[in-house]
Amino acid sequence: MIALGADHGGYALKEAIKHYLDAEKTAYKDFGTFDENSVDYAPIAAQVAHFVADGGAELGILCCGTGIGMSMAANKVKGIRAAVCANAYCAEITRHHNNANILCLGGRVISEEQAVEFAKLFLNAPFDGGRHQRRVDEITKIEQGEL
Ligand SMILES: O=C(CO)[C@H](O)[C@H](O)[C@H](O)COP(=O)(O)O
Repeated sequence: MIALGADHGGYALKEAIKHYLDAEKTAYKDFGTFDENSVDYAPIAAQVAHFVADGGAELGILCCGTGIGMSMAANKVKGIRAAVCANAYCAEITRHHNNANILCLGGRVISEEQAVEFAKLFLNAPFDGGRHQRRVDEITKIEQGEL
């Protein structure tokens, strides 16, 4: 299960990614928004982030104008490692190295084609573990007030 969310700035990217997931027969839950009318990103980021953190979805994708607001909001939820990616390398490596569980994309930064490409890379890349597990554990320690 993949959790999806967008504000008006990311709506078109979310719809493009949905078409890709439909073609792949990959299950997703769409937390909106459902049109291009202006809407605030933080409440949508919160819904997707809590759903992922609670185990409702393995991974999430959030889209806004830049991806930045969505990532800031999602990263406030414990257990979330949301990564803003504007190129293919980052979209893939953030799974391998950071075990990112939410990909954030910007509809005013990348094209719909790039969004699908980055989503595909993100959703199919595994976490490498090893030295990267230690570093992710250190991020978790910050979250828990231990670092
Ligand atoms: O949070 C953002 C910027 O980091 C998002 O890109 C929003 O989509 C953007 O701020 C929305 O801007 P608008 O002028 O209200 O369309």
